[in-house]
This record gives sequence, structure tokens and C-alpha cells, in this order.
Amino acid sequence: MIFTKMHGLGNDYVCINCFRERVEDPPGFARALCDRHYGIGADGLILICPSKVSDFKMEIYNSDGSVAGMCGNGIRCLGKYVYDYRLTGKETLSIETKSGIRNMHLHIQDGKACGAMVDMGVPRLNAHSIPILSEKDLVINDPIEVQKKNYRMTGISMGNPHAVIFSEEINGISLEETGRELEFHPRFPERANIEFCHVTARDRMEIRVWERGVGETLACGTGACAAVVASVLNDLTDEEVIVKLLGGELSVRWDRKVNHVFLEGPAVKVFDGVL
Ligand SMILES: N[C@@H](CCC[C@H](N)C(=O)O)C(=O)O
Repeated sequence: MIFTKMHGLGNDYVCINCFRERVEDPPGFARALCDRHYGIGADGLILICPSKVSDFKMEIYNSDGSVAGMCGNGIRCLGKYVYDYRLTGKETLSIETKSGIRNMHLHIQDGKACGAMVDMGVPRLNAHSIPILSEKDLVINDPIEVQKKNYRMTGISMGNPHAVIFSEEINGISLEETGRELEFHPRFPERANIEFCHVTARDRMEIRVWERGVGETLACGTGACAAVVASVLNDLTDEEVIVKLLGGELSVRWDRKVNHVFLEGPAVKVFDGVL
């Protein structure tokens, strides 16, 4: 089986072309090949599949084998893959995901895709659609206790569940403890991705992300989008923000007129391999 290792700002994926390859047990396969000691090493597995409703279909599995609905860094990797490997000549693509169809426009340099602008769709704010257990409809600046500390979270679904916590001390937080416990907090029936977010200006923020099913990652596209939506809802930033993550910067814009979030960032191929 041929695979391609790719990443978006260090959020790394093993990509498999399912037009050519067949993967029997994707969750087990993801666990084995994402292992950084006994496998290839990655945050997740992306299957690039045919679609009846879009140009391509993206299936994504976290490194613990769980299924995810959407992946902002992964979808750019998929775009680069299908363009560079000539599965398509189109620069504007529609991609079927578990959370709906997403459109993206590839950035091309020297005949190869180097990144993309992705329409990440409508942010879902209702507690039940994230899902977060809550007596209120919206979960904005809502208290949550973990590790005997009180935090305030804002809940958003970007096709996957996120809880955004604003703090000036994101580098002092032990994500290994706090992030993990929050991921499995009883208020998140499907677990959650957790963003710790420090706003540094109306158009800039820094975030660290604890990803559901993975752990701390160098970047998370849906996480960056959720953080910007949360910061607008809490009136901490404007709608267009540069998000600095451990692996680099993403550009996010929440267009309130159409209520869609747009994400722009790079996509990189690391190597091809054979299993
Ligand atoms: N890194 C991704 C998100 C991957 C899925 C996530 N861990 C989940 O389980 O929802 C991104 O760039 O968006």
C-alpha cells in the first residue's frame, strides 16, 4: 500500500488514496500507523475517497482510532494531494465530509498546490448541536471546573465539537492534565477539542490546542476557526484574525453576512512511502 505523509502547520496526517487502495479496518489501521514509535507517526489518518455528491470525499480518523467529522488542516492536505497527484485539474474543489460539503480554492505555485482557502461552513452554536450538556441554548463564557480550577468556556461546533477557553497564561497550563480531563468532561457527550486562547490584539491571538482523540497538536484548523468565532462572540476580536499556533499561523475570517467561516493556510507533503 502506498501512503503519503502530509501536514498543515505540523498537524500531520497519513493520507491514503482510496481510488487505488483499500483500507479494511480504518480505526485499527489509524491506531497502528499513527503510533510515533511503532508506526509511521501522525495525528491522524485521512482517506481520500470517491464521492457521489462532490469532487472527493474525506474520511478522517484520529490517532486513537476515533472518527472525526471535519478537519481544517487535513482538508487542505487532501486538496494538495488530489491536485499534485493529478486526480483532478480543478483549483476549486468541493469535498464531502461527515459534517457536510466544504468548498475550497487551492493556492498554486510552480504547478503544485501549496495551501488553500477553505469555506469551513456555518459555526453551530446551539448546545445540543455541538454537543454540550447545558441548560442554556448557547454556551458562551460558561463556567466549567476542572483540576479544582474554574474556567470559562465558549462552545462551538465547526463540524466537530470545540470548547474555547480564554486565558492570559496559555503557556503555563499543563494541557496533558487539564486538556485531557476537559476532553472527557461529562458535559461533552462526544468528548471535545479544547482551545486555550490568548487574545493579543483585535486581529491576533495565540492558541494551544488539545485535540480530541490525539492530545496536544501543533495546530488545528477547526480549532482556530472555533477560537475566532468564540472571541467575536465574547467581543474580544474583530471578525478577521491571524491565529498563531505552535506550528505557525492561520488566517481566519468569520463573514457574519453569510455566517460562514473562512480558513486559509498552507499544506505540505513530507514524503511518500510503501507499507
Ligand atoms: N486537526 C484537525 C481536527 C481533527 C479532528 C479532531 N481531533 C476531532 O476529533 O474533532 C483540524 O485541523 O481541524
